[in-house]
Amino acid sequence: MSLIRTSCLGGTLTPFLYPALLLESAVPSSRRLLFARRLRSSSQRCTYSTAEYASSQDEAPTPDYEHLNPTPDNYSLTPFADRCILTVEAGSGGHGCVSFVREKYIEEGPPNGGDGGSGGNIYIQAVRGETSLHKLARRRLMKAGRGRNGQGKMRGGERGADVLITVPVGTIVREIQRRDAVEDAIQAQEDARWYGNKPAPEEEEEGMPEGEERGVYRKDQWLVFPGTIPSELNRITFPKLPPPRRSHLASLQPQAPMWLDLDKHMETPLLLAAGAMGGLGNPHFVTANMSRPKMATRGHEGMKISLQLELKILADLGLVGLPNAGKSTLLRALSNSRARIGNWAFTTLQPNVGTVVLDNHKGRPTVFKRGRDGEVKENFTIADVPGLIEDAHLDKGLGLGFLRHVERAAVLAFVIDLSAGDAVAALKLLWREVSEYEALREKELNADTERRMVTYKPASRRSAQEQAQAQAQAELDQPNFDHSIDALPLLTSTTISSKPWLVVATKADLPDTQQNYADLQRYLQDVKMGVQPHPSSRKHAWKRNLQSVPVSAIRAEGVEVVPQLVMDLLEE
Ligand SMILES: Nc1nc2c(ncn2[C@@H]2O[C@H](COP(=O)(O)OP(=O)(O)OP(=O)(O)O)[C@@H](O)[C@H]2O)c(=O)[nH]1
Ligand SMILES: [Mg+2]
Repeated sequence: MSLIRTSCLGGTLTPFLYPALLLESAVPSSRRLLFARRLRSSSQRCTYSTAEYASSQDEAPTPDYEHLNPTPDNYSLTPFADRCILTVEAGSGGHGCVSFVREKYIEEGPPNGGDGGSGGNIYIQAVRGETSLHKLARRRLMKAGRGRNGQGKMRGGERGADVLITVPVGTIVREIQRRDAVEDAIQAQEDARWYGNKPAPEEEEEGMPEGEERGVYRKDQWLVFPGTIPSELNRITFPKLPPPRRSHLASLQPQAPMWLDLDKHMETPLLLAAGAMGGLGNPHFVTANMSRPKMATRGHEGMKISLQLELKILADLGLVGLPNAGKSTLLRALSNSRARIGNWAFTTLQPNVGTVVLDNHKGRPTVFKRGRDGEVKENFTIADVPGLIEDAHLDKGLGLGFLRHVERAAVLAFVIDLSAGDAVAALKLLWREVSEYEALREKELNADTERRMVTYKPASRRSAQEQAQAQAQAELDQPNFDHSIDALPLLTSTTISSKPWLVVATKADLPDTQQNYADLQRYLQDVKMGVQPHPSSRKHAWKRNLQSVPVSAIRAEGVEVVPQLVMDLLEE
């Protein structure tokens, strides 16, 4: 058995591409060999038997890398969305019950209607392993269960079912608008305190019908005994409505308007909206004058909140490269992704996020690093995004949409095709587009901040016409329910040029690429030492620990060092 293992390792210890060049790179060689051994041994299975071993002793087994050079139709498309608008609706409360004790020899029993159950709550939880918001984008509305109605014999209604929304770590949740029936009811009762049973001035303007009951006198909030005949109905005098009630859980809700930055894995869910309380059964309305009340209240309506969800961090590593550079092949070589590969530009049209598992399931991770939360990192994610072309910052090709994804990776890997001409020129072109986009974003952010700044003007100095205009504008700005997200300020993130980056030079297996790589390495060394300006020409651009690796993704050679490099940069 040990013989077989030795032979397998013999196969895995194929020297790296351009070994002489790589020796200069900053990864210590002892470490490099260690990753090579661990990664290869986990991905490459030694499936042949002892008998086969004898025959294959001279000839090392050729590993099966068919999945790295698949036919164009051999792929699986993973749906992806990095932002969405979602409306969440907490459960409404069940209605109270009107019922009376019915027993032998008790002709007119006392009331025994139960209270309605409270509605289900809405929770949110950021969890590791999720990479996209597409499931929520498709749902659009998440509704918790309604509480069941109360029943006779003092039986309370059952609570509504809760809803848990799971989102990827790095999601920002922002409130667009909310409708809270309890808040409205409190307001209406407040109005009724001031205006009695008469309509409030705004209601009068809205043209509410004369004689309609309001506030504590609203009749539509009551339920009456089913056996009540219509003539009796008119004679019933309803007591004042009890004050609107909120669930005690409501105090745990984040303050409105909500702005949550879920940038850590959450062990327990967070309450977004508590379910509404159920109505009260008829025993609550017993008074000295009315021993058998024939009414109960309806449950409150659940709170409805329209939210915008956006991924602030798309992945730990973002692959930036020209079309056809080999980004998807690199992703396949590093992870279990089945991204589409084709020998033409724009094979990838939307980001593919793959996960690189660092644990080889033998009790020892291939790369040992602790995350910000102090836990050993078991994996990291890579986003393979569509190719970038010249003038992408002017929205050419898949332009701005693509650059938005680049902004959301913690570390960037510039994927350069060594067989496609001058690698340094390709790197400079990519950086030019990225830094143009950065400048564009800065301008956009400044404009947004300016738009939100309000100039103070004392109210008395404003003319009536100005006031009317301001009010009309405010009405226009007020977004309709679950429609506009213009009211939200733009999200900010770390500028692209200050993110740590590395260069992955691919297709190093092709002939005549060695010189190209040597030139690229020299250029990067110059940038690092400050001899050459940073390719982004930005002042505080990151260049502290600049590195490059030559790889042949199609043969999975040289890619072993990438996880360690990325993990080191993630710590920066
Ligand atoms: N010889 C060689 N060919 C490679 C290597 N990596 C990728 N290729 C080939 O290059 C072509 C493009 O690869 P992709 O991975 O689809 O490139 P991409 O950068 O994802 O392309 P877009 O999605 O269009 O931006 C395919 O035919 C791959 O087989 C490599 O390391 N060596
Ligand atoms: Mg691709």
